[in-house]
Amino acid sequence: MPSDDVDVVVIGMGPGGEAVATRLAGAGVRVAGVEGRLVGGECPYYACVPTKMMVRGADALAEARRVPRLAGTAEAHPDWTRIADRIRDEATTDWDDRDAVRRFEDSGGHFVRGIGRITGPGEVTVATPPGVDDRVLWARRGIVLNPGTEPAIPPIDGLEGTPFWTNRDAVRTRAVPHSLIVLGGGPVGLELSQVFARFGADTALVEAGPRLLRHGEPAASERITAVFENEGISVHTGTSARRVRYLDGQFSVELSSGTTLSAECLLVATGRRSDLATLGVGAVGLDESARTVEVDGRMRAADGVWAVGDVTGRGAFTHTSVYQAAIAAADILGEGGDPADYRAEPAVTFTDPEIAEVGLTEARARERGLAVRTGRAEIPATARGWIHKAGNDGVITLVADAERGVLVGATVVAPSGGEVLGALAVAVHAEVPVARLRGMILAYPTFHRGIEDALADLS
Ligand SMILES: Cc1cc2nc3c(=O)[nH]c(=O)nc-3n(C[C@H](O)[C@H](O)[C@H](O)COP(=O)(O)OP(=O)(O)OC[C@H]3O[C@@H](n4cnc5c(N)ncnc54)[C@H](O)[C@@H]3O)c2cc1C
Ligand SMILES: NC(=O)c1ccc[n+]([C@@H]2O[C@H](COP(=O)([O-])OP(=O)(O)OC[C@H]3O[C@@H](n4cnc5c(N)ncnc54)[C@H](O)[C@@H]3O)[C@@H](O)[C@H]2O)c1
Repeated sequence: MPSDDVDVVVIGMGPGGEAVATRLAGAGVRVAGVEGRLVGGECPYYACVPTKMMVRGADALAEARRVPRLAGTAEAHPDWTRIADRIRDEATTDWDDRDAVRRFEDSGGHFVRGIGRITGPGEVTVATPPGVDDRVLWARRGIVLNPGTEPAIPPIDGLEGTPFWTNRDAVRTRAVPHSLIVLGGGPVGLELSQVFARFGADTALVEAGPRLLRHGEPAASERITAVFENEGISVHTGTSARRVRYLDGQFSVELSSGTTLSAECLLVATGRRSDLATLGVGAVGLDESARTVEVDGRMRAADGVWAVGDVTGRGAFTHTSVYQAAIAAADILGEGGDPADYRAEPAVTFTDPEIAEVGLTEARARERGLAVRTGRAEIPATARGWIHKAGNDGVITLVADAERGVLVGATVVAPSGGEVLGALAVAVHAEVPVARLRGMILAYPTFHRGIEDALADLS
């Protein structure tokens, strides 16, 4: 079996792995990047980028449908071909990663296609595609893990063997189904339900927990549920699929509530899972049956092993993965720097309105025993929300620690809520005193000026 000596082996070239490997290669470190599928990972090929292209198209349709309330008449005829072509040609180059591989190699990296497995301290064995010899990589300085996650498929009676979709199928579809059942009311389920519904699919969304986006602020769940129902999406919360049947091109899903739903397509968006056994982490003393790889503030998981991205269980976002990548690379290069700090980790679910969150929710702040104060502003009651009129749903919720006089969290449900969040993320990150925030001049009439109303409401 051919073998190579390198300084660092990166297993998995998702956004985090690619960033670590490229940074190290640029610094003159001999680094091998191992990828089993596509360099760049889930985000550019099956997740963030293509789904946001879908959202962009769906939002354009929704805006056209708002014209009669605001500006006259408009006709919009949905055509999924525009979305499918854009994803194939602009986002993914037909799911081809040659450009990404070339970029990495141009930075000085050594690319190996295949499935990497740790087979001993500093040793990675790569199972390569048929016709190419498997190889062993020896890492003198360390191994970086960035394997990401796979869709987690719940053990529902009858589901296995049916042609259900995950996010990967939804992104590759060339046609919008007439009807769609979505299992899972997390970010994937929400974004894709609204997209397909706006393109004409008769859509039902099923969430096992008591509310959509169950870990976020209840006010956000309420607002998005109301928006979805107004748009014709049927929302079923507090119930899960008990049995699935697929017959004559039609799914039927029996819910624990007793309701049975039928549709042409079934999208399973019930979370993600990591496969640590395939990665062989037991060889370096880590628990292969764990859900995540535990890391310290410098992304160290074991002696000579770092992990970055979704596998660390610290939020599953591209921005977190590349943030962790910078810390791991600095540690490997001996550059020091600050350890990871997630107090102001932001997240945006790209529904319309967007749901943008940073820091703690009210419930989490209370669990931590903080002296919690909350402030709220209804978007339709702000100057900009009132002017905006059609599509102005939303609410800003602020969570403050009254003892320290700073914001510890915020949730913005609003048109462009992710952009409004920017100011609040700075406030939480830099611990800007509430009194100081209240003294700011915020441009009139912007959506972010709603922050002033929510600050005034902090009680
Ligand atoms: C539908 C959807 C939409 C999303 N939208 C957003 C969004 O808008 N914004 C956002 O911030 N996040 C979003 N996310 C989350 C985002 O995709 C991930 O957080 C992001 O991809 C970072 O993941 P990662 O760096 O851990 O690696 P991943 O992107 O998961 O990539 C890991 C790579 O490792 C490879 N790999 C795994 N095991 C091995 C092995 N043993 N050997 C070799 N290679 C291996 C895999 O093939 C994969 O390419 C979305 C997720 C989904 C599912
Ligand atoms: N815009 C973004 O940043 C973005 C977009 C999509 C995904 N992501 C990230 O990707 C990850 C995966 O997202 P996701 O939405 O797949 O997972 P998730 O874990 O966030 O949500 C899955 C939901 O499915 C529900 N569920 C589980 N089993 C069920 C069942 N049998 N029937 C009905 N509901 C069931 C859970 O209660 C949960 O609410 C998340 O961490 C998310 O933050 C981010």
